[in-house]
Amino acid sequence: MAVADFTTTYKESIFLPSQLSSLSSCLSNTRSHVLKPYLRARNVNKVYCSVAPNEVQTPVVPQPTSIKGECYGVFCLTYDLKAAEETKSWKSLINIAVSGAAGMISNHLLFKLASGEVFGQDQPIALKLLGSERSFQALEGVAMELEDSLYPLLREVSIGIDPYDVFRDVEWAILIGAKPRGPGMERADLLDINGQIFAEQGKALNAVASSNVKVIVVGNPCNTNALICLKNAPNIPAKNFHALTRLDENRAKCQLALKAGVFYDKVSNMTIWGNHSTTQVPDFLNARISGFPAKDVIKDTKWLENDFTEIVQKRGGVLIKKWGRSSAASTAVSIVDAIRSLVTPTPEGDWFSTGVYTNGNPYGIAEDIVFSMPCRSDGDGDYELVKDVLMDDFLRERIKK
Ligand SMILES: NC(=O)C1=CN([C@@H]2O[C@H](COP(=O)(O)OP(=O)(O)OC[C@H]3O[C@@H](n4cnc5c(N)ncnc54)[C@H](OP(=O)(O)O)[C@@H]3O)[C@@H](O)[C@H]2O)C=CC1
Ligand SMILES: O=C([O-])CC(=O)C(=O)O
Repeated sequence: MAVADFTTTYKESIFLPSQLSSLSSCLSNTRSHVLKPYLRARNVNKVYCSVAPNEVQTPVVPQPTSIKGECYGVFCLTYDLKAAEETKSWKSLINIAVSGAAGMISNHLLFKLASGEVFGQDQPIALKLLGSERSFQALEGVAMELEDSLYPLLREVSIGIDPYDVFRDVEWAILIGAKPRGPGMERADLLDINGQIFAEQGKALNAVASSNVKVIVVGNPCNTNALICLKNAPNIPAKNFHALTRLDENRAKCQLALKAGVFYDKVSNMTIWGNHSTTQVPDFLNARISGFPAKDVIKDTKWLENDFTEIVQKRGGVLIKKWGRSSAASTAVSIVDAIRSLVTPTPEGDWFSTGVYTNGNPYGIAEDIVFSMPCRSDGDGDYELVKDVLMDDFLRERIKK
């Protein structure tokens, strides 16, 4: 293990040319504005870079060649993913950006991502956390908790405030950072404050993210924000942008299960049509309970048409009134569900809801908007719209409205 004193200059450090890339990365990171205060705060003035002792032979003045982006604490160590026996069967590392990383939803989500429950137990990940100047300290706190959790699959964590840095090469971008609504507000009231965030982040994704990046927009109003984001990212397929309506799907499943007196795993084929707002249409015509049409199991049509719809539409607002802030843990769970639905094959005959760009849809929904519809996936990150859904006048009218 070679030791680099971060208070010295490159010239005072002794390393081999073969080590230059890892060392220059380590050393440059020890100079970063992120790591230095962090190390100082802990009275650390030595940084350990993972290079084997037998590689250290002749004094060499290293040149800063390849430089790793900003990293955090233990995640600045270099490593060889194939070196340890358990990691040999792992897939290659993927980069995941999360904005609003110091917020409530992220505080649940990041630990789920790191644990492997989202992308799988053979998928190492790098987390790239986007915050702002006001949240930078909090981001450091989040990164410290991630360090202390010792997740084997979490190989890198970096934190930053510039989306052009944070989004570089990301394969997934989960855009949460946005002001939440308070009691008495509608989600649409947030558009003036939040819309601009998604225009900027769309531009940044367009410029630096992987060309096939998948984007999950969570910040409200998420349908409009997703549209703003994709319009600012013309080089990324519009199909890759999602507005999160999975929380609504989960809420709808829970309500149907409750009414039918079954556990919620019996409810399938649940579509949320439209926006993540009080105009959304939870579809009880196509929903199934234990494989049977929901309408055959729940005979109370009045409840289905009125109460059920309203409960799902207003669930977020009711929760804010009770808790004083918007749902966070269940939202994080629904983000996990939404991503898992894209990276694992959809069970035969079932589907999931996600807000996607309308471009040649079979349901007669206006084109060029982001609208939640029923989708299936082969598990490759992509999806297709489900074609064989039932429509009756009631559902058609509700969707139109
Ligand atoms: N689609 C869905 O199903 C759901 C969406 N949401 C939405 O997700 C978003 C995030 O919610 P949540 O994590 O609970 O919120 P938090 O307030 O806990 O965190 C939001 C983060 O967004 C950033 N932010 C950016 N601009 C602003 C601003 N003008 N005011 C305040 N914060 C800002 C802040 O980080 P920084 O300082 O780093 O910028 C903050 O840490 C909200 O818009 C909320 O409405 C919530 C639940 C469900
Ligand atoms: O209601 C809100 O503002 C937060 C949210 O989107 C939800 O809980 O569905």
